[in-house]
This record gives sequence, structure tokens and C-alpha cells, in this order.
Amino acid sequence: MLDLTSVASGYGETQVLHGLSLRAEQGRVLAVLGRNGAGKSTTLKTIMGLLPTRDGTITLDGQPMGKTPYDIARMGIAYVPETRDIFPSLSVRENLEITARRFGDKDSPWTMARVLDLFPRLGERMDNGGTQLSGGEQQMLAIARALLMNPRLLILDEPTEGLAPIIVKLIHDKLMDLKREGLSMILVEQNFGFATSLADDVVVVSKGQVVWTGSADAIRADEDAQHKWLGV
Ligand SMILES: Nc1ncnc2c1ncn2[C@@H]1O[C@H](COP(=O)(O)OP(=O)(O)OP(=O)(O)O)[C@@H](O)[C@H]1O
Repeated sequence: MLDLTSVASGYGETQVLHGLSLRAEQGRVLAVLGRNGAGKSTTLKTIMGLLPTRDGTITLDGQPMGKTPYDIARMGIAYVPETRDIFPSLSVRENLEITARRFGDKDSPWTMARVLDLFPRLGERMDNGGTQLSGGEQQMLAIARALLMNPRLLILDEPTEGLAPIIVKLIHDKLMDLKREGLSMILVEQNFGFATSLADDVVVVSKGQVVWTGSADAIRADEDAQHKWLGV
């Protein structure tokens, strides 16, 4: 589905990705793991067009990726950044409605009713402003908003960061529901247990390159790889 081939990318003078290649398959969940600073978030930002691809190629179903974040979103890729990026001055309802209006139509699989069914908590918070939400509620809103883009591929950067264990479990269960429905996902996550219980496939990134590729079961069983690449 999504292929990165020998991708180079970075910030200004600093090159972070050095010929990174990976594949995310249709209907599967790919976890991108690695230590702090390995280049995981940079990989996602490059996929989303937030950083330019300096070398190499990124394709979706064999087609070159769009140039701008908007084109890429229109191709069916939704991205939940680490910062969640909800509009703090708008209510939950407004945050959701803006996306539904921009990306939805009457035949869209994801509707307001359906995202509220997935996250009933948001239904109770519809008139609250973004800043009045807990971290968990903000993450739910960010995921709900991404779903209203009706993505073919959902990309999440550290969805559990800073969340209480009970909320981490809730987010896990919701993402598992989406996986069962066949939604393709790419997940960057520090929480090894969370990531490998959701993922089918795993790549490990170190110094801007993929250093390990295999199944989630294989990395769970490979303590040497965990120790060497993840410090688990
Ligand atoms: N805006 C930026 N400007 C310059 N360098 C940056 C910027 N953002 C990240 N970097 C650098 O790029 C490298 C990779 O960062 P990246 O955020 O991709 O790591 P990561 O694997 O996602 O780790 P983390 O879990 O810490 O987010 C790091 O050395 C980081 O300092």
C-alpha cells in the first residue's frame, strides 16, 4: 500500500533519515519502533509532506504521493501528530464539524454519529472547548477527527504519550476495533506492549534507517533485538 524507498529527509542542515525504506500493507497495522531521536516522527512527517523528501520515493499503491499535506490527506491518509493539534479555541463539536464538512459527504463511511458511537465520552463533551479536555479526551478527539477524513490509512504518532493506564487501555481497544474492521494503520509508539499487541508488522528505526523488520510476534520473542535496538 504505502512504500518508502531509500528516503532521505531532515530539518535544515540536519539530515535525519538516511535511505529509509519500509512498506505498510493494506489492512494491516505497522508499528514503527526505535529509541528516542531515531527518526520515527521524522518518518511520519515526511510521509505527510510536512518535511520534503530530499531523496528516494514515497508511493501509495504505486502512485507518487501528493506534494502538500492537503493533497496527501485527499489521497486518504490521515495523521494524528504527537501534539494532537486540535483547535483549542473551538468546541469538540466544532472541531469535528470542520473536518466532517471538509472531507465528508453523504456517502462517507465515517459520520459524526459513528465517531461518537466509537468515543461516547466525546458526546458528553460536545460543547467543551479543546483546552477543557483531559489528555485522553484530546487524543480521542484527534483520532475521531482523523476518522472523519475517511482515511484508507491512519497514521498515529505516540497516541498513548502522557495518558493514564486506563485511558491507554481504552485507546488500545478502540484501535483494535478499527483494526478488526480492516483499517490500515501505521503507529509510532514508545509503549512496546501497546505497539506489539496491536501491530501485525514491525520495523525498528535507528539513526534514520530501518535496522529490523519482522512480525510483532517475532520481535516479542526476540529479546536480543529488543535489548539491542529498543533498550527494553
Ligand atoms: N524541528 C526539528 N529541528 C531540528 N532537528 C529536529 C527537529 N525535530 C527533530 N529533530 C531531530 O531529529 C532527530 C530525530 O527526531 P524524531 O523526532 O524523528 O525522533 P523519534 O524517533 O520520533 O524520537 P522521539 O520518540 O524522541 O520523538 C533527533 O535528533 C531530533 O533532535
